[in-house]
Amino acid sequence: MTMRLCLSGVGKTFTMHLRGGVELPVLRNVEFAVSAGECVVLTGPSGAGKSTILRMIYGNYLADAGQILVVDGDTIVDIASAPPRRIRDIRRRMISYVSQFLRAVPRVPAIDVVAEPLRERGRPADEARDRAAALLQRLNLPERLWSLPPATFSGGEQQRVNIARGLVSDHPILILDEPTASLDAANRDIVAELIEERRDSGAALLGIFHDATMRRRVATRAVDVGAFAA
Ligand SMILES: Nc1ncnc2c1ncn2[C@@H]1O[C@H](COP(=O)(O)OP(=O)(O)OP(=O)(O)O)[C@@H](O)[C@H]1O
Repeated sequence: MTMRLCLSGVGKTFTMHLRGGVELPVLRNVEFAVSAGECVVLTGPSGAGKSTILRMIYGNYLADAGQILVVDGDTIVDIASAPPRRIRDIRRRMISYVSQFLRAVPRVPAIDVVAEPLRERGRPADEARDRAAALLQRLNLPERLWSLPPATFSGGEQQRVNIARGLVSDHPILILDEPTASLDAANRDIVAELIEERRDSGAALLGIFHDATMRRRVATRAVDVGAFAA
């Protein structure tokens, strides 16, 4: 199995600058790896630091100890110490991140929100839109919504746009932060199917799924974040 992602000795303490610099230790010595074809799920109690781990991998939060290695062919990049330009490059080429909520740019139609990651990777506009349309179709987003900006969509509709955006490109690493929280059972089932397809075609997946059925279906292994409590 090809290793894609490897965390070792990772720690995170939040400093509350607006509370007189109070320190909130959350994680210490986080150790695990994710290989191609795996779907590793993070488990553990609320507040354990599951989302924090995903955000550190994507470079939204800075790890204050350890290494977060992303294996990019023959090159290995440490996200915990890479300069912002390198992190942006790794994101564009290597990592797709589906957050809990869609952060849509105002006035951009849903189909273009979904197609954007492909455009960023240099794919032609037509191809990007075709792939976006195919995914939105599969996720049952009514076609009349495709040309509208998602800002006024329902929670579940926005979440499906968000998932489509995360799955449209074939990035080797896919990070999922509760992607199905506001979906009904039928749509959850479709998302599970899409995730399984990505996993089985060799992507390395790491996610948080509060829904136990979903977890059982997609996970190849679980990592208990409670074991890394600071
Ligand atoms: N930006 C931040 N500033 C300060 N504290 C933060 C910040 N982000 C997270 N925390 C704290 O870190 C801890 C871990 O939060 P995190 O969201 O990673 O937990 P989680 O395991 O994903 O929880 P849940 O299952 O409830 O979503 C919490 O106590 C949270 O308050």
